[in-house]
Amino acid sequence: MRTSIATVCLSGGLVEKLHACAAAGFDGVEIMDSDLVAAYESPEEIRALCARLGLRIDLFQPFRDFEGVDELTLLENLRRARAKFEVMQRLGTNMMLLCSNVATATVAEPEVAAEQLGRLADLAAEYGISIAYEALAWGKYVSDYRDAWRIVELADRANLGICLDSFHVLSRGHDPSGIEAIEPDKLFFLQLADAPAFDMDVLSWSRHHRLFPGEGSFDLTGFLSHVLLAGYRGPLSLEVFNDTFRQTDVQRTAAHALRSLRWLSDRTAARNGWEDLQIAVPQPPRAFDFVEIAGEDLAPVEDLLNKLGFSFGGGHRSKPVRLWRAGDAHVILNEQHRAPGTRLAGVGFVVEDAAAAAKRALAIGAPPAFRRTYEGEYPLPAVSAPDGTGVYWNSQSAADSWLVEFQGGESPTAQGNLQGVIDHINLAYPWQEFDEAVLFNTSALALDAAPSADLPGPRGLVRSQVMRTADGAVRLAMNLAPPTAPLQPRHVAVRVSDAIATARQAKGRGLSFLPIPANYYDDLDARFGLDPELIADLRALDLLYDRDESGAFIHFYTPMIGDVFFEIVERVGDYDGYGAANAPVRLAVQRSDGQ
Ligand SMILES: O=C(O)c1ccc(O)c(O)c1
Ligand SMILES: [Mg+2]
Repeated sequence: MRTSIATVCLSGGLVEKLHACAAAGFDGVEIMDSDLVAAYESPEEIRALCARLGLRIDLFQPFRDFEGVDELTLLENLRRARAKFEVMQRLGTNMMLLCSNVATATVAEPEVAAEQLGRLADLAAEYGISIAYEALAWGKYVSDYRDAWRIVELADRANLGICLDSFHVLSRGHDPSGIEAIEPDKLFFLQLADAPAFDMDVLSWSRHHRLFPGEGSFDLTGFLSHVLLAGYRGPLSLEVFNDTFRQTDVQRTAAHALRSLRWLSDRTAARNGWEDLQIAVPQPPRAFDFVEIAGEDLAPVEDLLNKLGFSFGGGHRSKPVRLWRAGDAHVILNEQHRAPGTRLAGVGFVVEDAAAAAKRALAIGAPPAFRRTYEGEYPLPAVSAPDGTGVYWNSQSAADSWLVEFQGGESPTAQGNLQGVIDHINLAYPWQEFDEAVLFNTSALALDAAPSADLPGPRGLVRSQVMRTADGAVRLAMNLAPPTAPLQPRHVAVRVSDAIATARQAKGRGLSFLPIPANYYDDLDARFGLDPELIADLRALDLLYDRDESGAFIHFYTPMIGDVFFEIVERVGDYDGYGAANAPVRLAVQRSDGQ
């Protein structure tokens, strides 16, 4: 399927945008008049640039508010149209987008709109131009694609057809199955956008909050299925008005945008069993394989893990890499990275088919990860997430694969050694990278988005979005940090069977946890009326607690080392959350701790 993108999605000037679209690998572009008007280059120069870059100008949007008007206004609109058709000839494009009138229409009758659009189409025909008519969700008289189709049918001109835009159909809750009733040769153009499930006026929602497919909550694979089943074979074009993407790096956003289309066409093909359009079967992770922490000097991390009760799993036989483990929770400490600071550098997942997972991620446009591998090392296919984190896949368990490369470790099951698994990893993102990361986690990691929440922190609201497997074995808790937050910390949560005992032992070994205010425990007691012994333990050990109808959650946080810290969690019963009610306390305490 051919891919296209509206220049309004991107930041910068028109020439910059075109270069970025070509570099990302798009086949074509939609150009908005305002982008051309603000450019010094002539239409001929833009045409030549697009030709040189291998980009087709699939669509041009020169003006709006045409139909449903009085005769005098119509004559003026036709004059405007003629001038723009001349520009389109110079640009070398023959498809014009016309949105339904949102402002100047005074006549509601579809027959009048049809007659006027017919006159526009006849004028366009003199220039060899076709018109794609699009119902905007807030159009004055035409706001439903089915009404737009009725008008196009009434006008009955060969060069007048429909532009469908997923936002306008799905934001209004209109049934997309009616698309299949439109004649295929009248489906002139397709614009795609996702959006979060907001309850707000459609105009603001559309102009500021659209997202790339896979990042919001619209059923876009369902929508695209109807369009393709209707017989549409034109380009899939992204039209995403979003305040963030208009400010972010144009090259990076264009690459991000193309990934969303690749994901969408793959998932739509899978939904319909169109095998030749599918990339590879998604590989939802079965478990975390390991986390990798990188830094120049990781002795403080080793000290912390030791005090938590982790056991030393050995040194790598050929590189400055050491393993610490709490049962199946594997933490790899890598000192071969030169960059200063201590950070979470990689995450490994156990999947059914590691090669298929990597193939999908690469096809979707994730860059391959470059890492030093040595002879005899177990090969783990890998890519880089957009933020540079290494992602590794393993079809085997650690014990059956890379674990043997570590030598000189102690027995992980020896008396006193902590047993656990990685419960979740918490990742903070700067505001401009959040949606891109959601798309990566959906498309490359085959994780599903749980509903997002806003958590109050001392520097502002923290948007929190958990992405997980259905069974909860792998969970990534993503936070969009407020712009003024100094750090983008990440933490690894290890689940144990007895967090109170773990805390007591760790304190006994001299580990200090985040000190929790006494007020917190007074409030906890007021809310839950806890057993006096339990509240005394929680208080004495600086533990956090939550409870809901399915169970309870006991957890605590270690101090931060570089950009990394650990959390120990215990899930009681079927508790499935993350102690969200405690996050404001944690964020406030970390701040007053200078972290
Ligand atoms: O918000 C708008 O004006 C606008 C313009 C063109 C479109 O294709 C669209 O979907 C919205
Ligand atoms: Mg549109």
